[in-house]
Amino acid sequence: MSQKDKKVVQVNSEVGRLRRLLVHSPDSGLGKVVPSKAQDWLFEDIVHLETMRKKEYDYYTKVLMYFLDPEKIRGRLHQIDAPENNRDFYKPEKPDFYKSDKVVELEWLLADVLHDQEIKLKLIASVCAVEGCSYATQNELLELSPTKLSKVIISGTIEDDRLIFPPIPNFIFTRDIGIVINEYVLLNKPAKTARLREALLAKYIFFNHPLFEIYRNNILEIPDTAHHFLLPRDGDEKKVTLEGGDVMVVHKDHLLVGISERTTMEAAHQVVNMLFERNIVKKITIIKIPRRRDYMHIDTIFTQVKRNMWVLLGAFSKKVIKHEGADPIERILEGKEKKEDKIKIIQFKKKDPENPVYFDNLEDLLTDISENDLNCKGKVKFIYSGNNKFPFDTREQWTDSCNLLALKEGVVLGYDRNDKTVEAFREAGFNVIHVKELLDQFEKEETTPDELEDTLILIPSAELSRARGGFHCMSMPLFREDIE
Ligand SMILES: NC(=[NH2+])NCCC[C@H](N)C(=O)O
Repeated sequence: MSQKDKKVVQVNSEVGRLRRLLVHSPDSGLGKVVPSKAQDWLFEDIVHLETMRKKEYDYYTKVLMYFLDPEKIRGRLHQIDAPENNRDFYKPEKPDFYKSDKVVELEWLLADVLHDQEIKLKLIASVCAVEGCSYATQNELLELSPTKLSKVIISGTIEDDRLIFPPIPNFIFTRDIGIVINEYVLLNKPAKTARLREALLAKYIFFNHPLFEIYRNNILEIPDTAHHFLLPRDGDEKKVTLEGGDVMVVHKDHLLVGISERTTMEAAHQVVNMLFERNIVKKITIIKIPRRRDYMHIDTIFTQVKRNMWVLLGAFSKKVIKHEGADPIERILEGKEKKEDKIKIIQFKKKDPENPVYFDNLEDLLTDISENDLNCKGKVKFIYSGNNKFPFDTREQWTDSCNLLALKEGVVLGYDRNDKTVEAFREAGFNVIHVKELLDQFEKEETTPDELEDTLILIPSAELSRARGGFHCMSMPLFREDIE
């Protein structure tokens, strides 16, 4: 790694040019999800792995590589994707794997960490404890090479397709394992059992991989306090769980934390205390959204596109909240707005925590961020899921129309299936391009990532969207350039 790349971790916005991120491409465990377990494992359906990889996720990898580590891919696409190469470029265990320290694959990092015998022993013991493995299985794992072991621990499958513990199919959603806040990494505490092993692996990687060596003192964990494990099982509200989809750094001094199906009030409280105490940010806004599967994290209802532009679900907009009530379906069924369907927004400042500020809808908060944190002068623009038309608004939110990943200001990745949302982007003057066509243009040197402006890049999504997350969820940014 060159001198200029020394700084590995720094994120102080949602839209600064992305230079480094953590990802995990769909492993064989996703192909082992059975219908009876799909819901427990947080998938809406079973997926076709080959299609998901070849026709969908591989495009994501290629576009990320073109933006973040182009030397490894430019002019080589034809060769990389030639059938005789068996997709080896995308497989962490193969010598031809893309091995990028910009588009960083978790399975690859885990294998690195497992070269240390002590860590290997500790991690095998922990995984076996979490998954309740037999002593014989534990011994079998000890025999594996680091690369094999990394693969087995992630997929849950040992050779001959033998399942030894459940897969962790949601590991592709790297957003939810931790979040970079300025030069700190906040590790998560998953709400769902199906995601516990992910958090364990993330902990071992951040505390042991040489890439993060100079940041060890900057890793933040939610403290272990006695009272949460003393609570009765159904004391859900007080449980301490936090997932990265609920945390957004919108400015170096300002953090958003969602309280949702996955992140509890108690965890948000601890984050506020910890970050204020250590002077990591000056302002934290808590956004409480309904506890529902379809809104599992705040990044499922809004994400940022540019300094002065956001995409969001209209159910939480000014107009709806003032005049109509939240969800149209519930309005029809019950004839009235349900109290818990409301969004609540409260903002704390470190210097004056006793006097929080309240916002009664999302647009007011997002406008405030654009104008006051990010100094935007012009009008703040909103793109609504499904172009704000029922039933497309809720349909497209369900397939992640609001969950976009900004590669740089104004250049975002989204699913190809959200037609009305795409239409809204076009109406707002955006260029909309399919990833295949864009990669062709890159290869022919007709355009470059630097030249792109105001563009929505569409990636195929028939299989990926069944996993219930978009590209914001499928990314854990490690480094973004400053936008100011
Ligand atoms: N940041 C996000 N919105 N992540 C989406 C995670 C989706 C995953 N299937 C789950 O239910 O946990």
